[in-house]
Amino acid sequence: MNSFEANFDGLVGPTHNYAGLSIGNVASKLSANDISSPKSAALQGIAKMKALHDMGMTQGVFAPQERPDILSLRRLGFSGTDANVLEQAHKEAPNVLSACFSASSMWTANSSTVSPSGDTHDGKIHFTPANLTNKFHRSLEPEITGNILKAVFNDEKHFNHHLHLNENDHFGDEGAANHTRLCNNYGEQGVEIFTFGKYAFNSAKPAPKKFPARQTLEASQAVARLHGLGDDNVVYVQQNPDVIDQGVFHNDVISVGNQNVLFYHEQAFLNTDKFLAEVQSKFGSDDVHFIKVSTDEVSLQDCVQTYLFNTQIITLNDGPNGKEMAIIAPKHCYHNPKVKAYLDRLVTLNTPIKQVKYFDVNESMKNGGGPACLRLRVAMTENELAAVNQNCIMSDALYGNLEAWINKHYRDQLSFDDLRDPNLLVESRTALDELTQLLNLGSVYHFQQV
Ligand SMILES: N=C(N)NCCC[C@H](NC(=O)CCC(=O)O)C(=O)O
Repeated sequence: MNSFEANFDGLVGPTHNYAGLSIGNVASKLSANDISSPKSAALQGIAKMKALHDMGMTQGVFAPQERPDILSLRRLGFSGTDANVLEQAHKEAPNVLSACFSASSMWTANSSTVSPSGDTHDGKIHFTPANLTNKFHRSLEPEITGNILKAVFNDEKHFNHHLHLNENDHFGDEGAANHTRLCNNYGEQGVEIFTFGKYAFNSAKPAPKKFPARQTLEASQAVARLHGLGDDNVVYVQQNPDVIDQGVFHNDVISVGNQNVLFYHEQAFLNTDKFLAEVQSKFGSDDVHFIKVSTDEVSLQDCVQTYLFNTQIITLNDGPNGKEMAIIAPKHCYHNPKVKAYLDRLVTLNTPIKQVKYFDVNESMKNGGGPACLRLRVAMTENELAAVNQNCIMSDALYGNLEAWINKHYRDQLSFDDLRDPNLLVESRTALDELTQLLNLGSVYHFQQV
């Protein structure tokens, strides 16, 4: 049966803003308090989705979270009408207010970890929402993420949904941003690579000193257990703590894999040789390409600024003449001479990567999210795809509907002071209510359940 990879991109929500909430994420801090454009951000996002659809890829749409998160603000002691809650929080706890408005769920690579049916004990696709405990604004996401996942992958015959891990730093889990999978064909058993930043229960082990390690080994192990993965198709590797301290807050900022290709920076991992040997042995064939970028070719700083590794590697063809892949890169890579020169050379080398396509996702990049952060990968078979909520699959018609929906509901600009405006809350709820009808999601948000 045919199998392929679908990408579910996070639709940018109507309250996208720059609040400087993510310590350890250089771009988020640099953009703090800049004026954002929710409309441009959402249009840039759907333009990328449409382009991948036009390239013949299966492209999905993942709805945003309900923001502002009024329930969290009330839980933290703000009271009265919704307008009172916003006004009080604006005056007394501006950081908490921004956090409860964050559109961070656009980065669906962090929404969950997905194991395809070829790897799991029961032959179903498994989903575990990420608890995102390391950042308050992101820790608000897992419950609604779970609701949306169940509304999109709504068939128990094919899909197995787990509760997010316990909400504690020991089990800090950032989802697919620290998880990649190598395989020959998407439908066959592959090797799942879990990258972690620290050991939760052993402080004698290496760990970053300046910035937080968001993903623990213990969290990764728990996800692998829940998904019923066998030891022979899992590899755990620690990310080099020094690169976390230089702004590489997720592994997908320093490495990316697809099928038989692992593209990584030489400083990405600890004990790289041992790691690659284990991947090679579990992959079970010599037809695997480890594409290493050295510091001389591209510095770590250039990687962090351009997101060279926060690119998507997609398979365009997989026929008798071998695999042909393309890199989906942010335009920042095009504008950096060293990175552009590297990519120009890469497509001439003896690897499956033959094309690079550049996209403008600047509104997302300014918060530290590149093309790969914006998408959740779900490898699946034709039968599994048929069981997915079809309203969430990109088509020319859905693109047109989403474009009209964004133009109708989204603001051109947003700054911190706009967050206290109760009209923004009403606009956001009106938009999301309409979206749930467009995507046939049912009542996934709290405001729809009262
Ligand atoms: N690499 C991956 N997969 N995802 C990128 C996530 C970016 C996100 N930025 C933010 O949440 C910034 C929000 C703000 O500052 O307003 C984060 O740090 O969690």
